[in-house]
Amino acid sequence: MSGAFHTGKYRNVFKEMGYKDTAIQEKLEDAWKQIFYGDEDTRIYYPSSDGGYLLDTGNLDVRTEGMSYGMMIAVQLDKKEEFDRIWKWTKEHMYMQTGENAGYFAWSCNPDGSKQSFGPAPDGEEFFALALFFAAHRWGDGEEPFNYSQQARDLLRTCLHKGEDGNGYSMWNLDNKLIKFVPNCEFTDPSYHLPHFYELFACWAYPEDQVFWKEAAKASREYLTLACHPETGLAPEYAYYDGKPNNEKGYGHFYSDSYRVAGNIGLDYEWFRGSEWERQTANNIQNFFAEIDPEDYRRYTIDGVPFSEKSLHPIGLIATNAMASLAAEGPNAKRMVELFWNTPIRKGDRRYYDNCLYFFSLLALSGNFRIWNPAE
Ligand SMILES: O[C@@H]1[C@@H](O)[C@H](O[C@@H]2CO[C@@H](O[C@@H]3CO[C@@H](O)[C@H](O)[C@H]3O)[C@H](O)[C@H]2O)OC[C@H]1O
Repeated sequence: MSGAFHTGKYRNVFKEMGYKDTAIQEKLEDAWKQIFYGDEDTRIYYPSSDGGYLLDTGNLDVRTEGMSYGMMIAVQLDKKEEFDRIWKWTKEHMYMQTGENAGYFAWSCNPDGSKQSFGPAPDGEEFFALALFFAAHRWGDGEEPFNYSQQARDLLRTCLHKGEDGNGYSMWNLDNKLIKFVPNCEFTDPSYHLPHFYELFACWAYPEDQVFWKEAAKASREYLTLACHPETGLAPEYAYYDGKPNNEKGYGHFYSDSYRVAGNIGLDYEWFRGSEWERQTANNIQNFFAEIDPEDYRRYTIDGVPFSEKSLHPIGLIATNAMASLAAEGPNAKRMVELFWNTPIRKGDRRYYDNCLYFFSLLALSGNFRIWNPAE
């Protein structure tokens, strides 16, 4: 792989901690069975005549976030049927052919396929692109829309070049190289910053876009050092380009979106040894939560002051804090993994977001969240 240092190693943190191979495998298989094919209290995946979708069970809609997460989980586990079903549904119903956002995907649809919004959410696009590259490398390209690598390259081209003809906006700010919250705004969401993805886009995007992606990886790593609080490590949901929380609409605190930052830091450290700052920040986040009973997780200011409001997704938070152990080395690294290991998947209405994060953490901590290179 050119242009990026890749560790090439995938730690099995569960195994390092003494859990048996068979128990780890069972946990993975059980998560797949329950989350994709379980009963109405656990499943979030629904095959349909036009493919298959993941339902945000809390909001009763289908989000590009969930669809792209489902594809990433499926490709990691070699589940081509589910991957193809989700991608087919996505292309058929979520893709926008016209308007200011043509070439992007509608971030929220109804389960019947009708669009709830005609705007995209860039975290979906970046996950789609990497999941598609991995699919191309694992299974080979097929007929459209399963010509995965071309779909990924075209999508990334749209993300950067949209608006050059005067219609619409790019998903990244082309000057500072930071991902936007939505294309037509100039602030960001720290949990959207995935430098470890951009390193790979720098290898596999169209040649004219590769330098941008390399610079974006650097910019996002630097950005996260501004957005995460220096002592707690906590990031707000939305933030300005200088890293300061954007609380214009109440999203300037540590809450649902923010949880992903810890997991992202863990995976960047695992894949690319992003930076020593990542190690320190993973330690800081884990130290902060080590003092708090998971039953009492809340919304926090990024300097750690709790609100009365409880966390909406405590299991997701347990999962991402554990995933940070790929980078952390402090006294709480094992404790967070142990807590996660002993936490069952979430049941009930709000299970979608928690269980997506749960699945990512399970993959990452068992050495199964891998870079799939060409011809592997
Ligand atoms: O205003 C929308 C904006 O809301 C949208 O963002 C997507 C939805 O929110 C994010 O994740 C949610 C975290 O909280 C959980 O309770 C939800 O179930 C999750 O979906 C998600 O990352 C975003 O893609 O983006 C488009 C904007 O117009």
